[in-house]
Amino acid sequence: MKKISLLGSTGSIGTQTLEVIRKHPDKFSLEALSIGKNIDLGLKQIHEFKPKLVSVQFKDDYDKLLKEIPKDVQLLYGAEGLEEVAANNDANILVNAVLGSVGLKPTLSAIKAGKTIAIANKETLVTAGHIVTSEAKKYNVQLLPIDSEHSAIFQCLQQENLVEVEKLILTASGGSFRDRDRSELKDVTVKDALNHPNWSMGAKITIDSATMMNKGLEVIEAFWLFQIPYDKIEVILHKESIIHSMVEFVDSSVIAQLGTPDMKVPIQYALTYPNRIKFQESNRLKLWDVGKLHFAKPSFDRYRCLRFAYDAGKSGGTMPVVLNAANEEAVSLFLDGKISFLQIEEAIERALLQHQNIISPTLEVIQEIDEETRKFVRNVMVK
Ligand SMILES: NC(=O)C1=CN([C@@H]2O[C@H](COP(=O)(O)OP(=O)(O)OC[C@H]3O[C@@H](n4cnc5c(N)ncnc54)[C@H](OP(=O)(O)O)[C@@H]3O)[C@@H](O)[C@H]2O)C=CC1
Ligand SMILES: CC(=O)[C@@H](O)[C@H](O)COP(=O)(O)O
Ligand SMILES: [Mn+2]
Repeated sequence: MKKISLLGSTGSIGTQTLEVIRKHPDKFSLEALSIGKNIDLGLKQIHEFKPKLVSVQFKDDYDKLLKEIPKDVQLLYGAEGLEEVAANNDANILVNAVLGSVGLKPTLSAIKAGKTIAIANKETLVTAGHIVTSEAKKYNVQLLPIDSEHSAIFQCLQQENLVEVEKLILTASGGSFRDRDRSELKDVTVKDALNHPNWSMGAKITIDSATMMNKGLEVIEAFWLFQIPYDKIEVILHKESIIHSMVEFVDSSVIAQLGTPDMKVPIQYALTYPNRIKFQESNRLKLWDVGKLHFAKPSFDRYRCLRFAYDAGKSGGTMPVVLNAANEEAVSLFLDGKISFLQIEEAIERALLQHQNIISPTLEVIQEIDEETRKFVRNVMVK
């Protein structure tokens, strides 16, 4: 029996993780979960899965929920609550499906507590990949990718030797505006941007797909997870999202992982690794129905965020912290209708240009720069 704690149970990855757990009550139990603001859904989850420990984002919701949950459920809130759910309970695996760099400290606490980390929360690795990977090594803890591309690469690399890898090839759908050129992006709406062609995901990552920042963050995520230089990490446009990613080896062979776009597959793989169990859904890949697969080289001029991410990743230090924090803040402003779509990349570029890089930042420095960058973006972008 795998005992799971889940950060971000009310989100897209969180609810799909619960679907996987629900289908296999003999294999998984849910020890602890964290909710953000969606208390109504969180309450239903508490009644269904009966976790021993729950955390909510805000004190007000804590006060409300305290009256409605069974007495034997321990309830916490805020940053401390997230860390307790991540680390301080009987779970042996943490699924980190919370959104944004708020996931960093709980991940580090879970590593110190010796939990296996199934990680969807890419912002954590982008922001502090050097700390997360070195702590995981120190505490002999495994980091299992949930992000579909990284799960694909991880699967392609089973039984393989990293020194024989020529390059990692991350596939990118191109996002909601892939058929438009830059001149057609000026007045796009939030509703248009949230219309991803292949995946149903949370709002922030859907916007990241449209700017291609998602792929940029994934390049940095791949750098840390697979410890491979940036010039060996390539991005290819593949509009069907059927090939989830590929690995080219030194002998020129390419191994790919394919499937219908369904995040429950990589979630289940991370939860059952190193084994596989039957996937209880009917939507299996039928390549004759798909017919054709398409590929193209992405342009760094069309997708400027992809260039920013490669540059920030290669510079290292606090540049990826700034990249991520500026992006989180700018996407949030866009979703709130305060800036336009193209101003997302403007905000990120301005934040990166004004920053003096700090090499090998500590956790404290990372948190300081993260906060400073968010303030900078709010100040310069919202008059
Ligand atoms: N969705 C997908 O298919 C994929 C997602 N990912 C990554 O997984 C992570 C989660 O994405 P996704 O599920 O789409 O996001 P969602 O926005 O759907 O869910 C985010 C979850 O985090 C909670 N949350 C948000 N902010 C806070 C906070 N400050 N404190 C505590 N809890 C918080 C939300 O709570 P509430 O809703 O209750 O407010 C929710 O449970 C991201 O890092 C994303 O990049 C990676 C690959 C695919
Ligand atoms: C499902 C998943 O892993 C997302 O990160 C997905 O890859 C987004 O699609 P694109 O970034 O390729 O548009
Ligand atoms: Mn992905």
